[in-house]
Amino acid sequence: QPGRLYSSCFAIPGNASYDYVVVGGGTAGLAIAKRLAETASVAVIEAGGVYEIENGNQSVVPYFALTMGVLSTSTSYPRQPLVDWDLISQPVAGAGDKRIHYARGKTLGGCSALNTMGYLRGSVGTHQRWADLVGDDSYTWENVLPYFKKSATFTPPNLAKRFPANATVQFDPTVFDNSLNGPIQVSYGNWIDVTTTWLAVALQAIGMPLGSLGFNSGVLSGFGDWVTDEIKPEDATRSSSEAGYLRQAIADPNSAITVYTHTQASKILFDSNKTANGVLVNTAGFEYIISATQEVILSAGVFHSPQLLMLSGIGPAATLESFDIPVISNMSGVGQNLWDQIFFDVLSGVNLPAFIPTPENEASTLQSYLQDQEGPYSSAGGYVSFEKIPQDLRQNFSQRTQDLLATLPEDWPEIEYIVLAYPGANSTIGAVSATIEAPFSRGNVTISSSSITDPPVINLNWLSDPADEELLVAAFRRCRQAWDSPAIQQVRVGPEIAPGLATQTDEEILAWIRLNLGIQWHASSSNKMGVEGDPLAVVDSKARVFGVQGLRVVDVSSIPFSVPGHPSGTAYMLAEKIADDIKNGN
Ligand SMILES: Cc1cc2nc3c(=O)[nH]c(=O)nc-3n(C[C@H](O)[C@H](O)[C@H](O)COP(=O)(O)OP(=O)(O)OC[C@H]3O[C@@H](n4cnc5c(N)ncnc54)[C@H](O)[C@@H]3O)c2cc1C
Repeated sequence: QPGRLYSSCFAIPGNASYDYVVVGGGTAGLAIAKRLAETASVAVIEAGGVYEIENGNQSVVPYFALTMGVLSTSTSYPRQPLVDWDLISQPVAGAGDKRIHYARGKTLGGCSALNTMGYLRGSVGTHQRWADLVGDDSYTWENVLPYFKKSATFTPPNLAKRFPANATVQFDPTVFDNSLNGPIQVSYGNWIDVTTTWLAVALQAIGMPLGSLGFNSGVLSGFGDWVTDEIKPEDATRSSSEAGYLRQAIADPNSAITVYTHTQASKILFDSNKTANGVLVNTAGFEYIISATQEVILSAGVFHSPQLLMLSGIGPAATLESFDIPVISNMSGVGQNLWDQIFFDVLSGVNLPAFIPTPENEASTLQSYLQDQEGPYSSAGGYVSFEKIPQDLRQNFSQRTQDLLATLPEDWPEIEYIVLAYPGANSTIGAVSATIEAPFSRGNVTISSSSITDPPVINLNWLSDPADEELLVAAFRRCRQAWDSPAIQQVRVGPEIAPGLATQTDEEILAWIRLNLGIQWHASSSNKMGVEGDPLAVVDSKARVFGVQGLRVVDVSSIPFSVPGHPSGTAYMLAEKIADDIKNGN
């Protein structure tokens, strides 16, 4: 069957009408658009362009996912306005009043074009919690697994290319089904940093053995493994929603997808019955309307989806009225319930080589990447483990913290440990980092005006709940235990680099953590999915916005909590699932 010209799927600006209008051509947006366009006409409104053109090799080559300058959280980060939204948070009181540059993809593919490519799924218990919270059994592990399978194609590791000892990979191929031709390629990097193999052994030595299933089978806690990555194995380049879903749609002559690039939605439009029937958009100063005869699907991400709801009259009435925005639906939960998984690194020197691109090695590194799809450029890192904090450390937790942790499902890990290496001035620097997987602090997203040209106001509120302080201090002590493990003393050199051994008491550790907090860029849940009557709930279990018709929110903002692990796999699952709901008339 003949294909189509790539260009025939891109729109010329101007008023037009489609069955469905998807706002945001990001991770979830392109996935749901591709599926809906199999049977209906679909417009995708995306504020950015094509990252392969507008971000050079940075978003394409896996290695750069770890080194891209624009991913700095400092307010003096190197800007890349063609692919990043330039969002700066409000000062974070729990982190020394720092403002955080929170990278968000402004490009086809959205954050799937900037992220670190790790592909992991939540646990059986977290999906049961999701089903319970939204009163819908279609979210149990067993019922979402077909949608995870539909979104991804799995390629086992290429052991001939990964080499080092201690890099054994365990995985469970039965949780993928390649006959479905899932658009996201899930595979492994073809290079392993030798320091991470040693740090993996250290994590195993302190009680997180190598698991046998990987992180895609509904189990996460109590073990470690090499992570699966969103990498295309044939050329070792990034598999984003653009490279996967959009390109599949474009190659399908029957797909009725039309993409508006460099086009920003400024408002969702409603008829007199509060039914969404279009979107006001702007391309380079030219304003027009894209109408929807069926539904509008908001997929603008964790910060911009709540912003667009509020600018369109859906949100806390007091906020809307303060900016003279007519209230269509007074919903106190819009922009609330922001979860964020914060982390820190404990650093020490190691007597092992680290890769750093230099004029001397550039030619050979590039050659092995381009010719054989291997070497440092083919990899975006590697090894992680998850656990509940062990008894000897958790017995010091306050009763309140213990009670809060007891509300989590048995298999919901509390901490994720990630190991990495950096070239240092005197030796390679190894990092053992810890991320809270069940943060209890909640942030929020709001607006500062009635205009889309003003960015959303982001209050991260990290460490506003004391339980997070206790968890981070305990996780810090676990990172030190890993570094002190006899298993790695032969490669460790010099005293701890950061924070250094002067930092010992809980108070000293916490003070240091506050000033050195980082992000996994996993912010989530600012438009919580839930049941009607929950003051925080914004959408129901079919992602339909309460109080209006014809409008859904399908992105990480509508997931009811931060799924333990990493969210992009779940974003694809949700998009597949809601597309199916829509096609089935729900
Ligand atoms: C640096 C980084 C590293 C990460 N690492 C990982 C990882 O290793 N593994 C993992 O699973 N997750 C990771 N994440 C998180 C994960 O990528 C995101 O949670 C997920 O991709 C978000 O998907 P989304 O569909 O909710 O939003 P997005 O992918 O952000 O999509 C939203 C889209 O909407 C567009 N948009 C917004 N407003 C408008 C508007 N008004 N008009 C038109 N378009 C608009 C945006 O430009 C964007 O394309 C990382 C994220 C980042 C930034």
